[in-house]
Amino acid sequence: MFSIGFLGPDASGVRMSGIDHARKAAEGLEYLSGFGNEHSSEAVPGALPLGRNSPQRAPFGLYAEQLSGSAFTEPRAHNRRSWLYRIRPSAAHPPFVRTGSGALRTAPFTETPPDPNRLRWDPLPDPAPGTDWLSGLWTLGGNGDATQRTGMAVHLYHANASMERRVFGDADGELLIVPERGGLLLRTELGLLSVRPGEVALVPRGVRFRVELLDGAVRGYVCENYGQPFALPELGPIGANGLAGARDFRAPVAAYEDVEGDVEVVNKFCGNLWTAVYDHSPLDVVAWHGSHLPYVYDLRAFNVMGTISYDHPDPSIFTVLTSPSDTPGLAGVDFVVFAPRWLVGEDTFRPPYFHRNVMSEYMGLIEGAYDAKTAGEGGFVPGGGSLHNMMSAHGPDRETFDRASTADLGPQKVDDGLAFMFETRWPVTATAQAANAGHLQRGYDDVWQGLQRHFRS
Ligand SMILES: O=C(O)Cc1cc(O)ccc1O
Ligand SMILES: [Fe+2]
Repeated sequence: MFSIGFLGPDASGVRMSGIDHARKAAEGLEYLSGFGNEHSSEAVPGALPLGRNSPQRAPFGLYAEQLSGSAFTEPRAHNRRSWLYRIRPSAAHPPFVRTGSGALRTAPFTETPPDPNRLRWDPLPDPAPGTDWLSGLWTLGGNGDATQRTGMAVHLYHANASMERRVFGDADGELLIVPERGGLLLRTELGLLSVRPGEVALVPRGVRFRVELLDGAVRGYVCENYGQPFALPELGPIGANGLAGARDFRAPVAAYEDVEGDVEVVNKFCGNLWTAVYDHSPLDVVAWHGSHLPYVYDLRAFNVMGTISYDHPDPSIFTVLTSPSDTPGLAGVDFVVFAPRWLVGEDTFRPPYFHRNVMSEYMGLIEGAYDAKTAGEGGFVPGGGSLHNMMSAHGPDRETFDRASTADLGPQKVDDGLAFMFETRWPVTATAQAANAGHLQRGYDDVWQGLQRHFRS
C-alpha cells in the first residue's frame, strides 16, 4: 500500500523536521482489526505468496522468513508465528557486539533486597537533550528470569528525540508500551502504529521497530513480559462480550522501507544490549501473514464491568490483557486499567478497599487522578508510580478514607483519570537506581498516618 522512509526530503523536496515526518506518516494510518487471529497484508499487490508459505521463488524476488513467537509444537490456541516476505533475509547481518545498557536492567533482579515497604515515585526527571526512546528506558524493577522466560520488568521511558537510523528488537520479551505524555510512531517490521496517551501498544518478542516522536518530548511506562504472551482474559460468567473487545485491537498493514546504508540494529538478548551496523534497514518486510503481530489498543474502548448492587469488586474485573503462568488463574502479569466508570454501589465504601495481596502491584497514572489516592504534588501523579509488593498493606489513603466513608452515595461518574496496574504473581525487586532515586517519595507511608480509631465497644 505504501512504503516508508527515513527522515529526509519529502516529495516536494523540502526537508521536514523529524516530527513533521513522523506525523505525516501517522496521518490516516490503516489498521487490521482483531486480536490473536491470523492477519495478512501486502504493501505491494501480489507480494504475498498464495497457497504456500515458502515457494521456490517468492514474488518480486522477496525472501520468505518465519518468525516464531511460540514453539513450533505449542497447541494451536497458543501457537504464534508470522511469515515475512522481505527484501533481505534477517540472517544477512554482521556479528552483534555488546554495548552499554544505560539505565535498562533485566531479570533476575538482584541489586537490592526485595522490599516489603510501600514505595512511590514521582515522574522521571527530564532526559538529557538528544535522548531517544531506547536510550531513555529506565528500569524500575521486576521479577523472574529472562533466560527462563518467566517474570516481567517495569520500565519507564523519557525521550526528546526520535530514533534515527536505529532499530530495536527485544529477544527477552514482548513490550507493552503505555504512553503517558506525547505520541509515538512505531515503525515495525509489520508496519506502522501510532500510539498516544490513553492508548497502549504491544510489540511481540523479537519484532524489530523504531520509535519516532509525534509531538515532541514523551514519557511513559513499559511492561516487558518475559513469560507467555499477553492474551485476552477469559470472560467466564461475564459472557461472550465485555472488557477489552478483540476487534478493538488494531494490527498494522504491511509497510516497508527500501533503504541501503548504515542502520544500527540493537538487540536485547538475555539482559544485554548487542549492536550491529547493517548495510540496509531491516524494516524491509513487503508482505506478511500470521499471528505474531504488534497491536495498538485504545483504553477508552474498554467495556468496564462493575457492581450494580453493593461492594467493591476485585480489580481483576478490569483486566485488559493477561500473561498466564503454568498455574491456571495465576498470572505472570496482568495489565489492568481503571477507566472512566459509574459507581453506584449501595451502602458501600466505593474506592479500593484496604487490602494485603499475595500478588504484587505496580501502578501508574496516565492522566488525572486515581480514586484511592490524593492527587497533586507529592501524591500519586501522572508519570509517577507506586509499588505495593506481595502482602504489603495498602488501600485508600487517609484523605480518601475520610471522604469516601462519609460521602453521599448517589450515582457517581469517575471520569477524572486513567490509571493502570501491572499485577504479577512474583514480588517486584527494585533496581538500585529506583531504590535510591531522587524522585522516590520518601514520606509515602505518611499517607496512611492519622487514620483515627473509631472503635467503640
Ligand atoms: O491497590 C490498588 O489501588 C489497586 C486495587 C484496586 C482495586 O479496585 C481493588 C484492589 C486493588 O489492589
Ligand atoms: Fe492493591
